[in-house]
Amino acid sequence: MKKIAIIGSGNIGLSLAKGLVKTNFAKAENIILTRRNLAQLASYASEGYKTTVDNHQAVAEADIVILAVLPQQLNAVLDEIKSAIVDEKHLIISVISGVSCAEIKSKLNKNIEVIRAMPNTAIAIGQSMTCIATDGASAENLNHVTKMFETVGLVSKIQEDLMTSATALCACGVAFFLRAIRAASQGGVEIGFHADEALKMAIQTAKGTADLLFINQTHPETEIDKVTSPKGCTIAGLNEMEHNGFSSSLIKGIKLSALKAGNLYTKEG
Ligand SMILES: NC(=O)C1=CN([C@@H]2O[C@H](COP(=O)(O)OP(=O)(O)OC[C@H]3O[C@@H](n4cnc5c(N)ncnc54)[C@H](OP(=O)(O)O)[C@@H]3O)[C@@H](O)[C@H]2O)C=CC1
Ligand SMILES: O=C(O)[C@@H]1CCC=N1
Repeated sequence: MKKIAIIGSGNIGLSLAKGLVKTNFAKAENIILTRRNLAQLASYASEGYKTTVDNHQAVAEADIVILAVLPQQLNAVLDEIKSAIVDEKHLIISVISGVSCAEIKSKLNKNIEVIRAMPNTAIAIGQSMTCIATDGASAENLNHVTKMFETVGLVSKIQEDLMTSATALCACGVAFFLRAIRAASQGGVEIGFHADEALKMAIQTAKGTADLLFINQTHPETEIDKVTSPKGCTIAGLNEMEHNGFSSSLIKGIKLSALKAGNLYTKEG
């Protein structure tokens, strides 16, 4: 079984590790987690993961290296691991927003294969929407990475220049939908439910709605037409939301996130 080093085990790195173990793609003992504040990984060490602050050693021991630090932390990490990377042995997967495969290869000064993946935090429960792109990795490596992310959700292969858009729509998207659920539950409290009931109702309504589209393979407007009775209360509420910029605000937010995602990394670090 291939050994995986996750360099930068924070929110997404740990979500990925959990997902891979939960779905039996990897065993905890074959995953090396790194971060500078090792104490934060104590519970993972007790579950069988290897944990270390030594990125160089982690890379030397691994076959697959997953880069999961913040864009502004990347250059220091690449300097640290550069000499441990062996062209023919290692496959690099980067989940870092806004950094191209070419930039990583150039900073490492190696002829190494780099595949970018943009998962979201639902990867921890095997429900990620992950976009994958590369600028010339072998079909074998691309298939391997696709299979790896397919064990923890859906995968779309996209052109690399769309990776920042994928970041906004799929990775940031989790926060956007969560805020929508939270807002719905707040509305529910105003109209008479206790907060916990309102949240439970909003969550199940959102889940059922997503499944309607997924299972029926229908367009959202087709399902909306089924809810909006003539002269009814749904269309009244929906139109009020639109008058206040509901769709427009989502679209504008996604555009701004995509713009920001493309500007998170500077070559200087
Ligand atoms: N969060 C998300 O939903 C998603 C994030 N991403 C991308 O993933 C990356 C990480 O994001 P996120 O998980 O949110 O951020 P976090 O800050 O939660 O994780 C980054 C981790 O990197 C560690 N780290 C920093 N410097 C080093 C170093 N030199 N060596 C080892 N570890 C280091 C930090 O821990 P310590 O300070 O202890 O070293 C921290 O735990 C970003 O580039 C982001 O764009 C992509 C998709 C989704
Ligand atoms: O907010 C961020 O920058 C990261 C990238 C996508 C999700 N979280």
